[in-house]
This record gives sequence, structure tokens and C-alpha cells, in this order.
Amino acid sequence: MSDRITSWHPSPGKPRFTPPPGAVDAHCHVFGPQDRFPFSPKAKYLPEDAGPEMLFALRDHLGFSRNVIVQASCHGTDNAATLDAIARSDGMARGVAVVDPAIGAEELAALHAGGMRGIRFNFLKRLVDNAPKDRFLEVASRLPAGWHVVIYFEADILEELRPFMDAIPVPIVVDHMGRPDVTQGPDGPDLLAFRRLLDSRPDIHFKPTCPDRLDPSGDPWDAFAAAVRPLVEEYPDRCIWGTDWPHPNMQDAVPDDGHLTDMIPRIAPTEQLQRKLLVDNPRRLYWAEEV
Ligand SMILES: O=C(O)/C=C(\CC(=O)C(=O)O)C(=O)O
Repeated sequence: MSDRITSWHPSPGKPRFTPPPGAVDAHCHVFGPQDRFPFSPKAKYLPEDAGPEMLFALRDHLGFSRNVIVQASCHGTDNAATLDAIARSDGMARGVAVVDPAIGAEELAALHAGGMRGIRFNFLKRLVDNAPKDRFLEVASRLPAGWHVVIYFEADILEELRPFMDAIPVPIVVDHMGRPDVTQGPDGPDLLAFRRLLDSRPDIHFKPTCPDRLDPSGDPWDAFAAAVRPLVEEYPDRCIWGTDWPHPNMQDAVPDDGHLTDMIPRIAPTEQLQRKLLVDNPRRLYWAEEV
């Protein structure tokens, strides 16, 4: 691996949709800067720098107020870049860490003080070398109070992961709805299986995010809108939304973040749904002290 990749739009458009006051972009990342925060030797992609100044400029351009920064796999279990971005946000960002499951209580407490409110378990083989379920469950049982687990998996392993998810003792947030095939439509097998998961316990949340990753028809991602809107309408208290900037690995189909933001009113068509998706739900998970 040698060439560093650029996976974000150089000048995203201004969205037509105006997010409500306090809106949270609850799924985004930072890359580097590499001279201060080197990428992991195990990284499966090597991006150009996409640091906090760029992220916060995008936040303002799109009309969001806050960010939840999810530690990206290219930084492995060294959360320094994400913590640095949170520290530069004037309280306007919180984070999700990726940890070695052997992490101790003191280090977890330090992550909490640095603004982390959850840990991410990534099951995508193209991104991580291994995902030890037993060790994940063990660390999930001793997280700081109020934390949750974010899980990233693809639809084909949902059933295999069900016993693991059943055993997680804290709330769960599923990245990108577990990557369903949205071309199957709202009642296709992938989204039906995902509804069964949501119905299995009340504290599973999801991100109705990444039309660019999930809808092969491309922008304006009509299949995504048709498949995902019913899910948001049926589970309005359990969804949070994010841009996914800087769109890791999307260098061959870089989305315009303004267009992504304009997906929001198509999947959450009322002001009440938009407020839950963008303000109330992420605030409960990441700024619980304000609720
Ligand atoms: O950013 C995402 O949500 C999706 C990713 C990257 C990722 O998760 C990571 O690098 O940690 C992907 O599908 O390549």
C-alpha cells in the first residue's frame, strides 16, 4: 500500500434542506494529520489528511451544529486523532472509540473524559483482520456508565451475529443499518431481517446512512430513499444520521455532502421525524447530561 487516497468532495454543494438547530452529524471520521497521528501499520487504506478544521468547516457549510466522530479503522486502536478532534470542537463533538479489548478501567475513564461515549466493533473483513466476539463481549460488560456499542457488519452475517448481539449488555447502534441491499425495497429480505433485529430488543438504534455505499443506482439514490423511509417512520426514536465524511474507501464514487444532506427530508419527511433523527436521538446517546 503506497498511494494516499482522497475520498471526499472538494467543494460540496449547499443543501436545500436546513437541519434544525442543534442538529448532529452523528457519523463522521477524521484522518490524521499523519505527521501528528500516524496511520496504523494494519490500515487497509491510506488516506490523505482530513482533519478537524476540514470537518468543522463542512459541519458549518451543511448547517449542522455538532459531530459524533467515529474512530476509523485506518487509525487502528490509537484514538489520538479522534480525541484531538473532539478536544478542538469546543464541546461540539463527541466520539466512538475503537479499543484493544484488553483495555483497562483507567484508560476507559480517560476516553470518557476525552468525550468518547461508545466503542465500535467492526466486522468487515476488508477493514479489520479479526473481530473476536468473546473478547468484545467481555469489554462491553465493563464500559463506563451510559456508553453503548456501535456495530458495523454486512447483511449477510446478520443472522450469525444475532446471539452475539443478544448478549451485549449495553445499547447498540448499527452502522448503516447493517448494509442491506436497498434494491430489494423496504420489504426485501435484508430489511425484514433487520426489522426482526430491531424488534428483538428496544435499545438497538441504527444509522439510516450511506446511500452512496448502499444504492448502486447512484445520486440521487432513489432506491435508498424508497427502502429506508419506512424504517425511519416505523422506528423514529431509534435512528441517528451522519454524513460519513470523509467517506473512507469511496474514492471511485465520491458523494457530494450537500446531496447526502438532502436525503434527510426524503427519509424523514416531517419536522418531528427530522428533530428526532438529528437532535433528540443523538443527544440521548452522546450528550445524555443535557437530556
Ligand atoms: O466509515 C464507514 O462507516 C465505512 C467504512 C470505513 C470504516 O468504517 C472504517 O474505516 O472504520 C467502509 O465501509 O469502508
